[in-house]
Amino acid sequence: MNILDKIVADKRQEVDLKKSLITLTQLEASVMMERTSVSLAEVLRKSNSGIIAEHKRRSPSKSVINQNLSVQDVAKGYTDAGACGMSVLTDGKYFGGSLDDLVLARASTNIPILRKEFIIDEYQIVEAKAYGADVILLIAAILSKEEIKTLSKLAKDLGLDVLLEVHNEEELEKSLMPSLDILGVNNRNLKTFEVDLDISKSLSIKIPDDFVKVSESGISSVEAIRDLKAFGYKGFLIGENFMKTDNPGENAKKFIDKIIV
Ligand SMILES: O=C(O)c1ccccc1NCC(=O)[C@H](O)[C@H](O)COP(=O)(O)O
Repeated sequence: MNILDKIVADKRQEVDLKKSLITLTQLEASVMMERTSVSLAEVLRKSNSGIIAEHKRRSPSKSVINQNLSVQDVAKGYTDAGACGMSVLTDGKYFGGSLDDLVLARASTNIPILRKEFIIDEYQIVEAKAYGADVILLIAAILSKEEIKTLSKLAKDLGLDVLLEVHNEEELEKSLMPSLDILGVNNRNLKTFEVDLDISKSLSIKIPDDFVKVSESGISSVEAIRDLKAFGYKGFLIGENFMKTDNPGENAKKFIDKIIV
């Protein structure tokens, strides 16, 4: 079993347990269900920097990145830096995140928030909305075409943007459908952890222009952003490069200032 299979197997158990503790009706009673979501796709279309800055304490590939920060400070720092959006990992076992992180980030910023999660069930999408997210992530490697259709349709019905993540041509071909807003190419192979920015470059031509293109993972230089922009990318998801520092917000600001000069 590779790491992605393990994460998904654990996630199925976790979702079953959650469903038995908090019902859909209870989730739907959240005040956040009435909140009008902010479209990350729209913000990215108008942005020069395109930075989506991630809150990431640890990861399967890097182990501990930074466990000493408050998510509120990180959210405020990213907002002041001019990030287009914030990605919040909510998986506990592998990334040290939680739904509390999502709530606290929501309370600290008005920029669009992506719930970074391994979504396999409609319940998690209602949960994302109920806890204040604007965007959900769907990972093509762990979903069938039918599942992508059903999950993305529900997200759209709840007013959420959908970021569909692919890593190769096969995943891209099965996934293209109108209920997606953002096409993310993950430069990291989630089964082997190998990172290669050329994946974004080679897949870019196959992504129709109707979708906002985002390059994810392994981005650590402004030069890489300039390179990826030439391939039509409007968004860049960065986690570790900011989170490994004592002040992710300040580092994101320096990075963004260099892009927009
Ligand atoms: O980051 C990992 O090790 C990882 C392992 C298995 C599944 C997902 C994983 N990461 C999720 C992400 O996509 C990244 O957190 C995100 O793109 C930011 O990447 P980076 O800038 O390299 O931290």
